[in-house]
Amino acid sequence: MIKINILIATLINMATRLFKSILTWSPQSSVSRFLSVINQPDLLAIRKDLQKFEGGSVDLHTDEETGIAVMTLNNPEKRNSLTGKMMVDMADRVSQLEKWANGRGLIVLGTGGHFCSGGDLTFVQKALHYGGEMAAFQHDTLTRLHNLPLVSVALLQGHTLGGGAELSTACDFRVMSSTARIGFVQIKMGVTAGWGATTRLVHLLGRHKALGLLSSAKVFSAEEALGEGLVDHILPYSLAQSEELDECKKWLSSNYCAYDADLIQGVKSSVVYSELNPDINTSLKFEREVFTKFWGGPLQKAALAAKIKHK
Ligand SMILES: CCC(=O)SCCNC(=O)CCNC(=O)[C@H](O)C(C)(C)COP(=O)(O)OP(=O)(O)OC[C@H]1O[C@@H](n2cnc3c(N)ncnc32)[C@H](O)[C@@H]1OP(=O)(O)O
Repeated sequence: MIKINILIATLINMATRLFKSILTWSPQSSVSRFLSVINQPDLLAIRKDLQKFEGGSVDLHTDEETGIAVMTLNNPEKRNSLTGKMMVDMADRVSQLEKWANGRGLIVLGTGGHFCSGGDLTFVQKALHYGGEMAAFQHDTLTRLHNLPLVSVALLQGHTLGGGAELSTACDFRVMSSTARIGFVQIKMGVTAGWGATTRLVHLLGRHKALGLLSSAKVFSAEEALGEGLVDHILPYSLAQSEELDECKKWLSSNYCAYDADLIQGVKSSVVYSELNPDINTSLKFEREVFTKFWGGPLQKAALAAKIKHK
């Protein structure tokens, strides 16, 4: 009987997903109402300029079966530092992820054993007149990344410096190789954080720790970063670097992506909406909207039928 209930629930769930695109509510469309901080014509013009600073790529692989996507920074000769072209690539990959109906999670990592050493200094040298535009573009992309209805993890291997450290704060969680290092070294390079890290660090760790990280330029070991609350998990020392992505996928899947994609997207969108909306009544209204989509639905019925014990 329980098996039949689960089968019926699964079929109804599949049908619901099929019609999801024509339903009026979707987590991303509801949250994106808050994201039009920077106007689109400006972003299009900046994108054209950034595109001219070539080198590297940002690639995306989505796995429909697990619901886990992997976004890879690809500029290993320069420790995956970001060129203008890579910034545009990343914006496009985030747009792809915003439309991914079956997604649960996202892992961001770099190729060649390093996460990201910040802005590509060759690009930075040529774009010294262009800071405001570049920051606006990165703010748009990394805010959209931060607010994706997926649980996101930055897998920090090797060095994560400057803009790379900023990128890591746009993910929900940070998993670190035992030998990796992370530092907000911008101040040492004569600038302040410009890709959103100040704002996100204050939310994440509070003003005291944010100020410490950003004003010291200290480069932290994995243990130190864990102590600061900057990272959430350190991978076992015994793992080869090539095994770390699989281990990170396991960590993400078993901890935060074990349930139905719609539920995970509902949870993440509610959290983002609440963070963005200071008015408690509006935030509670959104929570109710999400909640009532699931209440009495096939997932809840299947869970009730299974007589689950939470021991
Ligand atoms: C937007 C604001 C910001 O992001 S401020 C932060 C800017 N980033 C930096 O200042 C990083 C400077 N680089 C470093 O500290 C080191 O290269 C790090 C990342 C620690 C890696 O050291 P290590 O593993 O010994 O390699 P290496 O120094 O030999 O570097 C290998 C090649 O990569 C290059 N590289 C590295 N980082 C960048 C970067 N951000 N932009 C451009 N190129 C970079 C190095 O120059 C080196 O190139 P080459 O082999 O000498 O041709």
